[in-house]
Amino acid sequence: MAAVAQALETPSSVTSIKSLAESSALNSVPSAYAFNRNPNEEADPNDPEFAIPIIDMSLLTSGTPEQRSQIIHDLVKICQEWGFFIAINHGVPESLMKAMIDACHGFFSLPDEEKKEFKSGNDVLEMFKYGTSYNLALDKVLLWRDFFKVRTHPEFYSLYKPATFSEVSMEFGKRTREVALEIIKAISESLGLEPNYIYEKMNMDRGLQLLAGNFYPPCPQPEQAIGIPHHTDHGLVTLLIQNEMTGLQVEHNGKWLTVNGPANGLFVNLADQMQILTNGKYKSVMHRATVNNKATRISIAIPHGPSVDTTIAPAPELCEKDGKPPKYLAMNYKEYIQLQQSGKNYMKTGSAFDQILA
Ligand SMILES: O=C(O)CCC(=O)C(=O)O
Ligand SMILES: [Fe+2]
Repeated sequence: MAAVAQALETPSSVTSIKSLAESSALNSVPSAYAFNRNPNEEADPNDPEFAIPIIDMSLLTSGTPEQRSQIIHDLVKICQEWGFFIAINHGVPESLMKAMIDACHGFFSLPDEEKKEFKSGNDVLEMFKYGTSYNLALDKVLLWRDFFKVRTHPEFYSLYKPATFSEVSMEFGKRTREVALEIIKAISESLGLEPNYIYEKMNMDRGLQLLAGNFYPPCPQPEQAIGIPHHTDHGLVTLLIQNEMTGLQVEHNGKWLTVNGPANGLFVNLADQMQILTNGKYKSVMHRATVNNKATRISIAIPHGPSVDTTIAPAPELCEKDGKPPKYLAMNYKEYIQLQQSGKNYMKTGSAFDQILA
């Protein structure tokens, strides 16, 4: 009860939404968390217009040349119209995905006192960080989630609790990076560029990879709160897995669609640097995380980006081919991330694109 009362008075004193939600006195959403999420704008998942595209990764890696070309051909439309798909037969073992979710669960289950050891500043490029909401100092509405972020590439860092975390996240980071690089190669080809074009231009040998765990406890009034409001991700592509609970919504044709897909699929969304590099041809999809009143949802997002010192601009080859001038100004990736996370953009427009229009 004390925690709830305190949250109502001084939101910046909340230690975790997990503790707050577990408080038996909590049967409504404290006003600091009240968020209007427009339920009317949701898509009907049974409408064929909202059938989420699926990419069979095994046809890219071990299919016939015709099968591979067909997938690359399909990717053009998917990247233009959705900026989102579900990858199946991707080669990341189901047991590893489960072990990763369990390790995250183990971390979030630690007492708040212990998790606090992992707290740090608000720079996304820290080795790791842990917190609640997004940025307690800036947030006008608090988010119904706790999170951690760890940098897993080019140097590998790890949380040191629970004990299994390091080994599991190292293997998980490595295997998901292989999938992301395969996708990036296919996307290069889908643009009519050399297979290694994006890898080389984006200095992916030193590319940034993060492992971001989100914990969304049950919420007594899920329609009145939000896990993460609408935003786009800052990198090139993000992969995402979740436990048995849904909650991710992507924007498609002006509506919010709850992502529900084949078990063991990897959710894949294109992110801002891909939109910039393709001069707006491919879409960095707007998405958000909703909460529910039944059970805790855990999601793990694995964003992959250029190396942080890379300057990204629309690819001259594409601008020339499409006969269009560059829509975006060139910008260093690290500066872009800082601009996006400055709070000026994140909670208002959900992305930093409008800041770099040419
Ligand atoms: O929990 C989710 O499904 C979304 C997470 C997300 O968008 C993020 O961490 O950037
Ligand atoms: Fe995201």
